[in-house]
Amino acid sequence: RHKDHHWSYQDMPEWASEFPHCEGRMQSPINIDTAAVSFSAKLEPLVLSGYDLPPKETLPLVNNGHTVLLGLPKKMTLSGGGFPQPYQAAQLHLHWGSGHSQPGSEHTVDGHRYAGEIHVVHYSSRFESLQEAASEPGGLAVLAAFLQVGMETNEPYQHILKQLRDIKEEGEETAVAGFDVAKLLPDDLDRYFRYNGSLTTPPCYQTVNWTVFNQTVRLSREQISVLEETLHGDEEEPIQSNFRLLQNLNGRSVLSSFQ
Ligand SMILES: NS(=O)(=O)c1c(F)c(F)c(SCCc2ccc(C(=O)O)cc2)c(F)c1NC1CCCCCCC1
Ligand SMILES: [Zn+2]
Repeated sequence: RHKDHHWSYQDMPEWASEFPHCEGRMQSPINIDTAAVSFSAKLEPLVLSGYDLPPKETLPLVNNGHTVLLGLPKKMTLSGGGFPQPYQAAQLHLHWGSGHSQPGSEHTVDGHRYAGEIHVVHYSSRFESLQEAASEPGGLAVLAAFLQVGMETNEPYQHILKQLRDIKEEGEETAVAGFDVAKLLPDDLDRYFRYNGSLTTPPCYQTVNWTVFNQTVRLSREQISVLEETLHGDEEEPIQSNFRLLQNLNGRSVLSSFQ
């Protein structure tokens, strides 16, 4: 895998010196102040198609030093949701905290940070590739759901979590048999927040149509701990608290599909 720039979550203030978009005015993540969101009837239910992948189809699972990335086939498409055109899946990855007291979601809701967050990254069908779409306005649509600690093991997440020990080191890769990727998201896809923002990592392109689900996903405490304690990035450092600091709204409005 190409060596991405030397940036880390420890040198966030320096990101803008190498990646100028990171000091733009439409950055992510943000705090969602539920008292200030506006309902929009245009925000129809999301439609996921092709997410139920047959087991014979294998997906690459990569430790890229910043998160765990699951590569997704572009036949998985996202439509509805008030999107101007359909989007095609590219990858999903996770953000998490460090140990029992430090949660690691990227977005917060009314100042509350959740244990973790899943991002399913899609690119607009107007473009040939993720790389081309990533720098174009409206090029990306990311579905975000919060991970919370619950009482039960979340079996769909085991497809990813049980393989983390095989990719402990940066650059390591393994294969995951196809499964229904929609099961990694909440059951209720109709209630979500929507705003325009950016990638939460360099190059911070301001090209992301964000959808943040209202309903959370529950994983067991052990599953969250596996996520927090297994992967290592640069110099054997554990990958922990891989979330960006909250960014200003700068006058942007956050919409909701529900009242
Ligand atoms: N929350 S997010 O969507 O902004 C995001 C992060 F916060 C991320 F932290 C990441 S991982 C860090 C960026 C990266 C590094 C290496 C490689 C590789 O070796 O292929 C790929 C990406 C990460 F991959 C993503 N998503 C990527 C952003 C970088 C590439 C542009 C388009 C895909 C979305
Ligand atoms: Zn992300």
